[in-house]
Amino acid sequence: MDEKEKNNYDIDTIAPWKLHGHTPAGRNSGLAGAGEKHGVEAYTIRAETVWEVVRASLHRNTGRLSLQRLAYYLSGLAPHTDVGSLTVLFADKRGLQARHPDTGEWQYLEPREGCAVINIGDSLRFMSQKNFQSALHRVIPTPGTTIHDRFSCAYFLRPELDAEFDAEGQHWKSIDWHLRKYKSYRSGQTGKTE
Ligand SMILES: O=C(O)CCC(=O)C(=O)O
Ligand SMILES: [Fe+2]
Repeated sequence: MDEKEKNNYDIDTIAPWKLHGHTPAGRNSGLAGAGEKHGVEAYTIRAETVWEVVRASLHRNTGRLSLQRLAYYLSGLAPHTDVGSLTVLFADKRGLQARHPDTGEWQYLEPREGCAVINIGDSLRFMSQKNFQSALHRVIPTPGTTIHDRFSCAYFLRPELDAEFDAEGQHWKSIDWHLRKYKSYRSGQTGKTE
């Protein structure tokens, strides 16, 4: 982009509050040198917009559909693998356990402030020819405690409804796989597929 075009996106003029736009070099004070006013040249964009662009650029099989769910726990959550492609999970308290694939042992995942747990779901597992594995996990109170005040915020990415993959020797449309899996959640099965 040449300077004239960049000026069309000037952060001081295109929108209020300087939430997005181009800041030309030299507008803010910076280190000067060789007779020039070197500031920082920047383009500012709202973080939400970046997330939308990232999501839109993902392959339709990975994550064009997204859902956000805020959960409050009355008791626990039965062992399961997530059904979509990727889950980004924030939780404030202990309770989430994953089963170690080799030893079969359940282990607590310690919540860490400012960090999310990233879970691979079945859809991504199948689409990666099982190079990525979806971990079996559950939510269970630590002994001697309840989890009535545990909140979690999960952001689920999943393929488009009509994206296709193979699982269990069959060809599936993503939505059919999801519906089948929801049935297994209701009936208390893990829905874990070998
Ligand atoms: O709340 C949690 O820590 C886990 C939730 C979960 O596994 C899920 O919603 O699929
Ligand atoms: Fe889950």
